[in-house]
This record gives sequence, C-alpha cells and structure tokens, in this order.
Amino acid sequence: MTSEGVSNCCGEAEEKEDDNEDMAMGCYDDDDDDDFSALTEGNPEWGSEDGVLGFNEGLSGEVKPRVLLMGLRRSGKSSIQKVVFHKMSPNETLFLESTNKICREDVSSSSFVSFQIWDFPGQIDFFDPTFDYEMIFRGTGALIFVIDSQDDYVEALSRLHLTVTRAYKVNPDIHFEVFIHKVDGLSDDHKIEKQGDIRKRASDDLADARLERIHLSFYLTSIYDHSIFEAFSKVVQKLIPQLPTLENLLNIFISNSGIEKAFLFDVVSKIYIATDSSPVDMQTYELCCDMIDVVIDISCIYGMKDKELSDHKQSPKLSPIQVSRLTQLALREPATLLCLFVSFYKVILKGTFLSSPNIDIYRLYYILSLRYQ
Ligand SMILES: Nc1nc2c(ncn2[C@@H]2O[C@H](COP(=O)(O)OP(=O)(O)OP(=O)(O)O)[C@@H](O)[C@H]2O)c(=O)[nH]1
Repeated sequence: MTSEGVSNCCGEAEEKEDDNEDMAMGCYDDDDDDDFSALTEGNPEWGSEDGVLGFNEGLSGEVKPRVLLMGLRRSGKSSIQKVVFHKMSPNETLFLESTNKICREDVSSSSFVSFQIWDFPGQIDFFDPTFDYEMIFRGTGALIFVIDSQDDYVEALSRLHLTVTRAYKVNPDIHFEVFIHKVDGLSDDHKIEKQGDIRKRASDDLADARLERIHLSFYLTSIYDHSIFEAFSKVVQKLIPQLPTLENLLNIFISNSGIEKAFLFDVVSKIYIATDSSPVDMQTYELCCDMIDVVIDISCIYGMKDKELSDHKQSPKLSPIQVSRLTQLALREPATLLCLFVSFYKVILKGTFLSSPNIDIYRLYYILSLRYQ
C-alpha cells in the first residue's frame, strides 16, 4: 500500500495527524486547477476564482465520472465525504463548518475506483441562471441526494424532485441515489417506516410529473456505522464498467473453493467494489472493514518498505484472522490499494479440516494483478 500527499477538497492544507491517516487519505487529491470558474461565472461564492482548464479533464484528457453530493443544509453531505474518504471520526463532524462553495475532490485510489466527488453547499441555488447546471449534470455518473431523516423532510423531498427532474432532462443516464441519512437515532421499525414514506412520496411526485421512468434508489445511512460505506459501495459499483467481469471472477473463485463470501475492497475508503452474487451479510462486511483497519494500523507500525513490499507481493501469503470457531477472514492485496477479502468456513469432514483454499486465492490474485494493476 502506498501513500501520496493530499490536500482537502476546498484547497485548504490538511494536516495529517498520523501515518495511519496518511495512508488512509493517500489517494484523494484535490485538483489545484479549479475549473469551476467556467461554471460559476458571476457568482464567486460558488467556486474558486482561478483556473481555466477544460471541464473535468486533466492533462491526460481522462474523463472521470462525477458523483454529486446534494441535499439541504446540514443534511450531512460533508460529513459523509469526510468519514468515507478522509477517515474522519464521526464525532469530529460535529465541528464541521457549513460548506460555502462547491468542493471537488478526485478519488482515484485504484484502477477501478476513479471518480470525482462534488460536495455542494446546502444553501446553493444551482438553478440560478448564472450557474451552469447543464455542464454539471452532463458529466455526472451519480447524484446522491442526502435527506436528514431526523428532520422534517417535506422541503427536502420537493428539492429532491426539482433536482432529479432537472438533472434527468440534461442527462438521463445519471444514477439517482437517495441517502435517508442520520438513521442512527431511529429504531428499526421507524427506519423502515421512514424509508417507505419517503420512497412513496418521491415516487408519487414523479408519477404526478409523468416521470415514473426515473429510477430512484434508496439507502438508510449513518456515519456512525458501516451503512454509509455499504451505500457508497453500491453507488460506486454502478460506475465501474468492469463490474460484471469482476463479479463473475469472484463467483468462479468461491465456487471452486471452500469460501463462503468474497469481496474486492478499495482499502483506502473501505468501499467494496465487487462481491460474488451471494447476498451480502452486513456482519461479514463489518468484520472485513474492521480487519482492514487492523491491517492498516499494524502495517503503519510494522509496515514494509517499497522494496520489501514488492518482494512480498511475489510470494503472497494468507494472513487469516479467526473470527469464530468456524469462520476465518483472509485479506490479500491483488493490486495496489485493492484488497481481496474472503471469509471462509473450514469444512469439517470426518474430523479433517479442509481449509486454506490458497490455490484459488493465488489464481484470482494473479488474474487481477495481471489485468488491472
Ligand atoms: N446523528 C447523526 N448526525 C450526523 C450524521 N451525519 C452528519 N451528522 C451531523 O450533521 C451535522 C451537519 O453535517 P454537515 O456534514 O456539515 O452537513 P452538510 O450537508 O455538509 O451541511 P452544509 O455544508 O451546510 O450544506 C453535523 O453536526 C454532523 O455531525 C449521521 O449519520 N448521524
């Protein structure tokens, strides 16, 4: 795992408190060359004043899909971004100041995870004529609309409707994702009830506008548990063109081994970018996230230098963690900052343990490293 410098999304210097954080934040760069001026002309509040580069294109001409974070003020947009991509602890988000300009950040930690995330200020009127929303929506892959479930959501729903219908007109290929956020304060029954109500009202609004074809996906999220990582995983997966191939590889992998479940993780964000087709059990996912934290912590203390790391990669070893009598977790790094996570049962046959499906793990490891590194 490598680490690179990072500055935060609004261009402020960000202090990295420790090595762990360095590593965790390794690949999220803000482009110094803010290209918002073209979009925000006439309203300096909305973007940086300098920068004239083409929209969303670096010097290489590579175009990354854009993920927009929108929603009312204080709904939790910046907190989500900071917790998922900057390893900020949820309690620290209490001290976040209100965002007053669009914050754009490049997220490109591996061959698969490569997109831009744009955090919009809640109070922004992006339908102001001086604001080029068509340009914004044209290059957008996913629009995440955050609704504060602990607040009255009537206004949020009308804003959601306005945003989605405008965006759809410009770009019908956008994935519309609704995060019903801050559900940590709600009981399970209450969560389901809220989700049902929000889903129904949003669908009714679309039906009234004869726009039933717009598909909204709903997620119950909180920064205080793994739900936000899971939801973000699902959003990001939709932007990965190789997803079917990866899922297929993982299906073959588990069907040829004693493994119960396999995830391909982006280590930096703990987003899983693919998994086999068996259902995702939240508890396994959480265990995998915890193991990533443990491995990152330990490698920060006892980490290897680059040379040792490359030697290590040539002879990969499993380092399983026993989480219960029958279940082990194992982590491998098939490509820089990507890890394959497997959870497998030891199969007990007449008292014999059949475990360690190493050959399959190595095979997948090599396939992935050869193809995508
Ligand atoms: N209970 C709870 N509070 C949250 C959660 N996510 C964010 N918050 C809190 O919500 C408040 C607002 O969060 P922000 O991230 O600043 O909200 P924002 O949408 O970026 O706000 P603007 O920048 O004004 O648009 C903060 O006090 C966060 O700690 C969550 O999942 N649960």
